[in-house]
Amino acid sequence: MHGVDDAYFCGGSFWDGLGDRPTLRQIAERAVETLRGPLPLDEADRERWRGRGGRGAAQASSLSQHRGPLWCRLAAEAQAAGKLRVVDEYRRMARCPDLVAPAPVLRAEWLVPALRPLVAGDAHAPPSSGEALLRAARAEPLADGIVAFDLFEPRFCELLLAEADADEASLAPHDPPNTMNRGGLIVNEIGLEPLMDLLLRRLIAPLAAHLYSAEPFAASLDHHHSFVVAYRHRGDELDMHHDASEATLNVCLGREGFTGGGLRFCGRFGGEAHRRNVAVADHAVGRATLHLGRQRHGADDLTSGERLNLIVWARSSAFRAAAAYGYIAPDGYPKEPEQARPDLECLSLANDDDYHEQRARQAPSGEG
Ligand SMILES: O=C(O)CCC(=O)C(=O)O
Ligand SMILES: [Fe+2]
Repeated sequence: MHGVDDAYFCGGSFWDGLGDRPTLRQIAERAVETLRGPLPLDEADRERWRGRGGRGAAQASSLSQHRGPLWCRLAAEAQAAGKLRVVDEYRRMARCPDLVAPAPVLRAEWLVPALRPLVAGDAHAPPSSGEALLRAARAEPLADGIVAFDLFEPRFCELLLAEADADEASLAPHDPPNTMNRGGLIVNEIGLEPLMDLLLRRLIAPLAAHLYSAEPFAASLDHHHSFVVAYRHRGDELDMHHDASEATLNVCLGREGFTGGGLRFCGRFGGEAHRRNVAVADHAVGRATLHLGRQRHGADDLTSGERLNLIVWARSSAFRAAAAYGYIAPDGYPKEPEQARPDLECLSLANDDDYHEQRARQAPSGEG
């Protein structure tokens, strides 16, 4: 269940049998069943939580001592309190307190000169229009709805990497950034959520309102899951997928000198050309790419060095609630039948049931 439970609050068996896209009603019914019954974490779940060594692991093991209908509420409270404590501790030891301030300012010197007048500021400064932002940034259109532009100065990328490195070097347990990437960290957990809120409000939301004006969520992006992904070994790559977001901002932080690891785009989830090649964005330090969450993408092999990117999965509560209650179709539905043979680069081992069949069909010795 990619994206529904980013905090890994529920054990894996909570989602068993609920399928790919459970409705809110199904989730609520499962929650009621769970609350009525014994503690739903089975031994396998507990192992999963412990093995991941994440920030939720302590709650999971203490939970395993209790049974009864209140466990869910207590666990939620324990988890929220635990997270606040971590953020609080992190704020005290941050290398750059400005990055993790509760009421931060997007400082002009962190941004490329062209965007400073439009993006720098605090939460009270009125956001600029998406059109003005695109023009000022001289955004490069890579394909329909996919743009790339220089955003951060190298100094800002270094500051952010220094926080990520310090967190990694600390003894604090880490949750992986999402269900696909193991390397990296959730920046909201180390005090960066207010700064990411600002980035959402002053940059991502106005750009999305302009670029995706026909989408039902265009004007209502209001929260995010933000993380750093790290690719460290030659051959590290990321399988083709679409994000648990309405729109995604992906910014390369470094480290200067890596090669490979391009961001490859295919069609949109639910569309007839979903698995057709569309574009490749080459990552460069400080450069951002903005795309729809349902735009299929993946990362090519890293050929040398180390690559870390900041990813902001921007979401709309209004859109998600309307889709969950059945007032509008969830993103990418209804699915259109695929018209053309998929491109090999756009196949996903994890997400495509016909992955092996397609590869065999398109192998050089096959009928092609
Ligand atoms: O590695 C990248 O640039 C892409 C990462 C990504 O798509 C994701 O984490 O959702
Ligand atoms: Fe992604």
